[in-house]
Amino acid sequence: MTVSSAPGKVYLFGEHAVVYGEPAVPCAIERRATVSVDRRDDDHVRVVAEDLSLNGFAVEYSGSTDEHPDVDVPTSLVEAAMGYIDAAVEQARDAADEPDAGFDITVESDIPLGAGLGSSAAVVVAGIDAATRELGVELTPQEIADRAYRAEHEVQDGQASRADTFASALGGAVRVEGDDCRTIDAPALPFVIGFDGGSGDTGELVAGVRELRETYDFAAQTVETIGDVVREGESILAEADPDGTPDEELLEELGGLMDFNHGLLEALGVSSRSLDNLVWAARSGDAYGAKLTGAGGGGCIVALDPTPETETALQYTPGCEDVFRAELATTGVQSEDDAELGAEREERER
Ligand SMILES: Nc1ncnc2c1ncn2[C@@H]1O[C@H](COP(=O)(O)OP(=O)(O)OP(=O)(O)O)[C@@H](O)[C@H]1O
Ligand SMILES: C[C@@](O)(CCO)CC(=O)[O-]
Ligand SMILES: [Mg+2]
Repeated sequence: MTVSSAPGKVYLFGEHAVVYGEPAVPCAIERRATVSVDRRDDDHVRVVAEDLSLNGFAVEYSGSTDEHPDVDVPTSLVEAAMGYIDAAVEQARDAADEPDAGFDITVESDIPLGAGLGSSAAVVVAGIDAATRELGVELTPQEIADRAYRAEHEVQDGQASRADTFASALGGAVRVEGDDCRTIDAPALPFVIGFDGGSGDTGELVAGVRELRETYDFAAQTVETIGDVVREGESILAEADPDGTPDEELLEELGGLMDFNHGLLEALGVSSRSLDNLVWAARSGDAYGAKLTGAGGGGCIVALDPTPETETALQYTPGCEDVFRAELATTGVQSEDDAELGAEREERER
């Protein structure tokens, strides 16, 4: 068995605008998806997504990728759930030049689904790494990022940037502008995440922004303005000491830009009443700044606050389902084979 994990992410700045070539700065966070892969003798793919619940369904499905899986839930739900795994399997088969390889796959994840923390990218990145290694092929994190991007691009109907998948594969803070992806130095920022328990459909939200942008010049300009906010944020980060604790001035500057970024996303129609509520709760809890993260529509906000005040404010906000601090994940995709061996050994010894 081959096991890999990959982190989710928050956007410090730039989601949505990054789809149209503006720069963005996502940061990988210590919430991971873990994918275990066993090669099969036939060409079937069986997927167990243990903690996948969509609208209250726990889904376990099996079948070859081109047949309908045999489960007692609406096909559309299963197809939505299968899409990213299928795409990862196809990328692994292609990378190993083994078009008929079959797998048993288990997905476990502590990243809430569709909530702006990049669960899809983490599953695809970890899935491609585990499945290719199971077929005896070692890809570099950059190659995995590239294949994971192609997988997300396909599932999201051609509407995806390289940001989520690159951050998940490489880890740390990254900067993405079109095809130009690089890791950047950043201090350990005090991220606080608030989760409203909801989710948004990335494909639909991206399509909504695309339509606004094509209809109104001012919407196109709003997208460009997000790019300006990101460029300003980057220049501030570039001057910060990556090894030091972020000082008040830095947090104030970055927080102010996060607030501005959230306002522009709101204007583009991708926030929601509950996300706005959490953003305002964080700000009144003394956060330096707060914004939605990821595609929006529902899900998570990210705030900057080294003190416990924002966490407390969010905890007492109606509609806030979960609050947690998120450390920057300095490691991107990684092998968990040793952890798996350790668990098997423990099991045998019991
Ligand atoms: N644990 C999991 N098991 C199986 N599939 C998962 C799992 N986590 C995520 N996925 C897949 O990813 C989809 C959610 O991806 P989507 O892009 O909509 O949201 P996200 O990546 O969490 O948020 P964002 O893209 O805004 O950061 C799920 O519908 C499912 O197909
Ligand atoms: C909304 C978006 O910018 C981020 C989703 O996490 C889409 C993408 O970059 O593919
Ligand atoms: Mg996603």
